[in-house]
Amino acid sequence: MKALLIFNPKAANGRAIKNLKKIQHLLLKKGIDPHIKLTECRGHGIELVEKEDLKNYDAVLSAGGDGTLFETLNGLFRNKSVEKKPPIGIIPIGTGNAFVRDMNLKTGDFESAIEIISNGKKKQVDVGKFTTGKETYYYLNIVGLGFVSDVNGLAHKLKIFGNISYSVAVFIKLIPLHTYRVKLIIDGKEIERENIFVEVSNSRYTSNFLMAPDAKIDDGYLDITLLNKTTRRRMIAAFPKIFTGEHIKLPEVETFKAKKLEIITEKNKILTPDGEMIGTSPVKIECLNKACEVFWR
Ligand SMILES: Nc1ncnc2c1ncn2[C@@H]1O[C@H](COP(=O)(O)OP(=O)(O)OP(=O)(O)O)[C@@H](O)[C@H]1O
Repeated sequence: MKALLIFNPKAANGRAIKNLKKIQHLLLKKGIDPHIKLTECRGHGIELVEKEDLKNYDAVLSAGGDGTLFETLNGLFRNKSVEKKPPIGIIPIGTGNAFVRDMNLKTGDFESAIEIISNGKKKQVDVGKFTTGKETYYYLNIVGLGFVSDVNGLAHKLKIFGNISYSVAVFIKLIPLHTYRVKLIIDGKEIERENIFVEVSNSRYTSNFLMAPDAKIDDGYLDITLLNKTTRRRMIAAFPKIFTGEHIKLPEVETFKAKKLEIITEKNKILTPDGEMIGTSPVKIECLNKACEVFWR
């Protein structure tokens, strides 16, 4: 198998590059010939995949975190060289790697990831599509705004702590807890809330939090989780529940399934698709059912 390999050397706070030789060796051993492209800056992964002639490859591999996967996916959707997109193989060597948790893969376990790719089993998965201003992007994991964006922004600066950076960021960001008015149009039905965060999940995890326990990667729906106005004290007490998915039973949490939605906030709020900081509300989001093929366990 000939594969284009998008490799983020700076993933996992710069630790990813140490695995490059081992990954290359293992791929070759499994009969996968990788054409390696190292990303040089933010957004470079999109450009690399977009410009490549994909007729030359049987697969596109993403080595890094969820951000690298997001860039690989967006490059694939922009690429016009083939009619049918090649499957994506994910080598999780980032910090959180939330998306691969849906296939029981953990951050850093590149041996199992390469085994999965070489086994050749694939799954057609849903893709979230969102439009912010004049830009359209695609995502596999999540897009959110409000408290989840504030936490994500801070967690990026704390990545030296690895996977717990998101939990540390939650407690720091609780100090100036903000609420805002939000209007959501969910499959045509309008609701308004005094809100803390909106998360629109395609897969179940946000970092290592089980944000959307009922999300299914191929059901044609996105899972919306709203945390509405509550107190700091209740958020601290409820925090452990987000690791088990029990938070969705709390009275201040609401969940919805949607094929299409629109989020309008009184002030523009930063979006965090797959942990990246791109665009602001208002945003239109839709689920593209089984729009992409991923090597799956
Ligand atoms: N050479 C580079 N220098 C600096 N940043 C880069 C480089 N290559 C890619 N990036 C950016 O690094 C960011 C983080 O990458 P990625 O998400 O893959 O790893 P991570 O943050 O460690 O993992 P996760 O998102 O799963 O927690 C992305 O925004 C990506 O665009």
